[in-house]
Amino acid sequence: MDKPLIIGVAGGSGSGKTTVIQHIVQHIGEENLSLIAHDAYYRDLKHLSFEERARQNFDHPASLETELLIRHIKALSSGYSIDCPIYDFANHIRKDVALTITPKKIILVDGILIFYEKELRRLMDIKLFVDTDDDVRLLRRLRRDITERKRSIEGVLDQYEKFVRPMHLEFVEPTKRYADIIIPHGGENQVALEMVNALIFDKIRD
Ligand SMILES: Nc1ncnc2c1ncn2[C@@H]1O[C@H](COP(=O)(O)OP(=O)(O)O)[C@@H](O)[C@H]1O
Ligand SMILES: O=c1ccn([C@@H]2O[C@H](COP(=O)(O)O)[C@@H](O)[C@H]2O)c(=O)[nH]1
Repeated sequence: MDKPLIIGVAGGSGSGKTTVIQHIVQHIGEENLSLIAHDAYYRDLKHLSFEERARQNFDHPASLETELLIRHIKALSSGYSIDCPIYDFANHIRKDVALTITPKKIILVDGILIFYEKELRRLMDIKLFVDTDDDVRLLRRLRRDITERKRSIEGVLDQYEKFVRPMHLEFVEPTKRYADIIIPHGGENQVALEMVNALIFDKIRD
């Protein structure tokens, strides 16, 4: 098999990365894609109590095991399957089981901090940054974290003020300059999504 095309989708929390990826999956086909989320590589905090885990800064680059993600992308690129960790956002721990991901024509990686480390960035052939206003991202995150990640309104707002916003300004937003394409308004930007899908389709056509 030829070396896969590696695409990175970055952007702040709640910007619409997952939504953009769903569009790419629909258009390009799941059978052509190895999907990996940097989120799955949060360091395992089982040694801490739940209360201590909930107080951690999950928006700092050090909270993620990026070195393992890099090894996994290199393995997939070389034609090997990987055992991707599965992360439990409600309890802030890594599950005991893993998800086997097989090599495909395209590796699609997403996460708030995937452009932060040079070694990871340099593996990517196409870098997309989903750019959505901060107030919209906060509203989306509030809804999502309460329904899907079992958080309280106060918990989401405290975490946003203490960690999410300052880390976004320090570590996430500055990586926008590494993007090849910046997608304003995320998942609702049909024009940008059609352009991205056409570009990917063109690159994998043989
Ligand atoms: N264009 C949109 N309009 C309304 N809600 C959206 C839109 N894009 C995303 N969302 C919602 O916002 C939340 C965060 O979007 P998501 O794609 O998961 O962002 P990210 O992966 O960047 O954190 C999800 O609940 C999603 O359904
Ligand atoms: O245990 C955890 C781990 C991460 N988070 C938050 O998740 C977001 C990143 O996920 P998105 O899907 O891009 O929103 C990050 O901002 C962390 O704060 C968490 O709350 N708990």
